[in-house]
Amino acid sequence: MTAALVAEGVRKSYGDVTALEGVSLEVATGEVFGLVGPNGAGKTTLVRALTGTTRAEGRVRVLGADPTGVERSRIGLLPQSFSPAGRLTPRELLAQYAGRYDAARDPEAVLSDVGIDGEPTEQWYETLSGGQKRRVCVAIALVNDPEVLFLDEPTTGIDPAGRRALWELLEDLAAGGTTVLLTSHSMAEVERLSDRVGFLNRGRLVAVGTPKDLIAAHGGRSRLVVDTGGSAPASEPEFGALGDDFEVSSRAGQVVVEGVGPRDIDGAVAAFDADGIAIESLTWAQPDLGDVYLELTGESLAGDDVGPDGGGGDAGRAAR
Ligand SMILES: Nc1ncnc2c1ncn2[C@@H]1O[C@H](COP(=O)(O)OP(=O)(O)OP(=O)(O)O)[C@@H](O)[C@H]1O
Repeated sequence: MTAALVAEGVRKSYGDVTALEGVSLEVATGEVFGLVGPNGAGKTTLVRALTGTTRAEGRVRVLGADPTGVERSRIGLLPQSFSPAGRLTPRELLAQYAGRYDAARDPEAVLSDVGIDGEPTEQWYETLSGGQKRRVCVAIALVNDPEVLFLDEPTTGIDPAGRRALWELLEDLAAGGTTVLLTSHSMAEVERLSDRVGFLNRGRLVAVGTPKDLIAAHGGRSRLVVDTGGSAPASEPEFGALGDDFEVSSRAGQVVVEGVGPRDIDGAVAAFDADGIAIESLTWAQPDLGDVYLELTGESLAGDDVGPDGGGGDAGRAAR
């Protein structure tokens, strides 16, 4: 399939700061590509290079052309910081942006798609809540029914229900063939939505793959995290009976046994009993994209930034 987006050796410096150190990637038509990485990794700069909103060295192609030469109506962009006119209502804003295109979607329908209807459609933008504002911004990026959609942290500030509603909307768009480049700090979001994920770190693309392949390559093994209520031994328990396939570590009132599959849980619990270690609570977690993030960037995540299960892996990470 033709690539909708191509970056070849893209470099960008701001004075002494190198934001991108030669990034190459291709996003296929109809693909949802998630771009992740720590603050300052270069995600926004790459989005800006791909949309032609900043000049960068290297080669960039959007729908087969230089981004500055692509018809505007074919591209949707939600920048990370975007503030439309504060004293217009969502309805007026959407009408205003729709008017910039020869053909645009019905503003009312787009607002409804992002969950803005009723009273908020008639309020000044500046009086909306942070999450409502962000939804309106997503609607503005969608009003021209773009073939390629760039979303720079689209769900920041949106509550969990709104976030899920937007995920469903993006899934519908993807099913309809829209190409999406998404940046996010939420691994749950990226793992759920993306066909492939690219990890940027210090201006370099350090890994690209499907969530499944990345987790298999960098996520580590499934693990049992046992809260011992402070009764964990100073030295790591051996659990000889468990066999050599398991890796045990203990820290801060937790013992983590890596390599525990669902069928090993009973044996592991018995090994704790045999060693006289009290179990206050236990969590079994499969590796997720949050573990990949930690492995590739060296930085841990918190709260809703972890994988789709909401963070069993986070406990595991804390104990590593
Ligand atoms: N306009 C600018 N002027 C100077 N430096 C900039 C500018 N824009 C970005 N940078 C620097 O380039 C680097 C990459 O920034 P960028 O915004 O692309 O990172 P990011 O991965 O999007 O970060 P975040 O997750 O915080 O949004 C950072 O060191 C940043 O300080």
